[in-house]
Amino acid sequence: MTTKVGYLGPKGTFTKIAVDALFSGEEKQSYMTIPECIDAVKHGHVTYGVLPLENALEGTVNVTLDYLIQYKMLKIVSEVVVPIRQHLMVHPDHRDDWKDITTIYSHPHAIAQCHRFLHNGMKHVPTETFTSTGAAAQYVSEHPESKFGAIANTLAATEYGLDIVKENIHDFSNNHTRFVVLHKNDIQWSSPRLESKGYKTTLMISLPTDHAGALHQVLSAFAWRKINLSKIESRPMKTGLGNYYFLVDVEQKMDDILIPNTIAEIEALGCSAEVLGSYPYFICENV
Ligand SMILES: O=C(O)C(=O)Cc1ccccc1
Repeated sequence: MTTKVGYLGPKGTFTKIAVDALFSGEEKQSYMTIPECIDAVKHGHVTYGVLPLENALEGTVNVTLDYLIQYKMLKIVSEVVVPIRQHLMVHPDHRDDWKDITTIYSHPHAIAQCHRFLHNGMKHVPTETFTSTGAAAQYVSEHPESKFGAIANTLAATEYGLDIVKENIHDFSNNHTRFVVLHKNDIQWSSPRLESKGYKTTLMISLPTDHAGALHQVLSAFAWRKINLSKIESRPMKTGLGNYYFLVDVEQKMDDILIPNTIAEIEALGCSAEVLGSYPYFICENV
């Protein structure tokens, strides 16, 4: 099978920017939703799946994380952080009367990232969500008769022939999104285009409900080994109120001693720990 890379599409999404930053010659396949892309990796229709996992302003992309947890057979094999710049764009026919737009379309995270701009500058204009910023831009391009606007990136403006009428409308300049590359197996992957900035290992940990201080003990298993954590987050197990997983990002590569011993200590406490991936991470500076 030729190597195919699946991603949250259509063309012109931030996810496509992440794909272009990491991969080179492989065939690309866009999917309209995150679950569709994850299914495609699971069923072997594509070799890799690239999806947004965490945004600096909005936090975790829950759909990606929840599917990753459910389909534990998929591994994170890489991560790339991409700067996110949001722009307001319209069909060229509405370039001069863009202030009269009646609806603004985008991905929910993009709308949230531009909250102040929308609240202050476009107070009475309703927003509607799409599965991606690219899909919103495509929709606006297909409806020249309507005064619609999309919040999306410059790639989307080019791909769909839209005019950017207000640049950089995101509320905070430090707007980055972390994208992960998923694969069926725990392979060693490195980008032909970017140099890795280091390694991470992501663990999924569950605690018994009746064990007071379990989280404290789990964290101390990392602490006394001087293992640095870059993220800890809880997500519902979906088995009942109050049952949570903890997702922990460790700032180092899976090794033969430190991390396996930490896992053994966590298991000895009556908790469980699974490795969701041990992978290089990349930073995309220019988009
Ligand atoms: O909608 C997109 O373009 C995506 O790739 C998801 C997303 C949305 C908003 C910020 C970063 C990623």
